[in-house]
Amino acid sequence: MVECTRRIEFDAGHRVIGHKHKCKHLHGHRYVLEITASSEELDDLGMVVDFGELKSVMKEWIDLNFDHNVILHADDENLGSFIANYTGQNIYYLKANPTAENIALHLKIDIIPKLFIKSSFQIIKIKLFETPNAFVEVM
Ligand SMILES: Nc1nc2c(c(=O)[nH]1)N=C([C@H](O)[C@H](O)COP(=O)(O)OP(=O)(O)OP(=O)(O)O)CN2
Repeated sequence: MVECTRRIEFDAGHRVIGHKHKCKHLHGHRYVLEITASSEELDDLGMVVDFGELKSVMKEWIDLNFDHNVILHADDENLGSFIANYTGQNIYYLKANPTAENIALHLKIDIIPKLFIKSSFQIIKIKLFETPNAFVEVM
């Protein structure tokens, strides 16, 4: 088996409802997403998947939904509506708190399978850095 990983960066705001310290406040991160594909065999060019394809497919979705946006818990709709009314942006809501864990799980379970449905490779892992020092992995 061979693995192939592409790194994609984006900026987003969030807050963690119920957090006892500073993360309850609305704040932003330069998130770093690493998406890893694997396959038993390489294609005719000698690739698991072209790094460019991983980037373009994933980045198109990220740019439309997460980049320069705010990711909130669906329970945080009052805040989301206030921001949306003021800025006109389309707030991205999760069913759970927008922790790094929940954002990564949402991408791996709900989004990525649809984006790469016809592919010859599998997305086996994603790693999401919320800060340069803190990250989660979903296999
Ligand atoms: N398991 C998790 N813990 C925390 C999350 C999370 O998503 N999953 N999120 C936060 C906050 O959003 C916070 O912004 C990041 O945490 P922290 O490492 O405390 O951030 P710092 O700015 O202090 O990082 P430095 O590298 O020290 O500047 C909290 N916990």
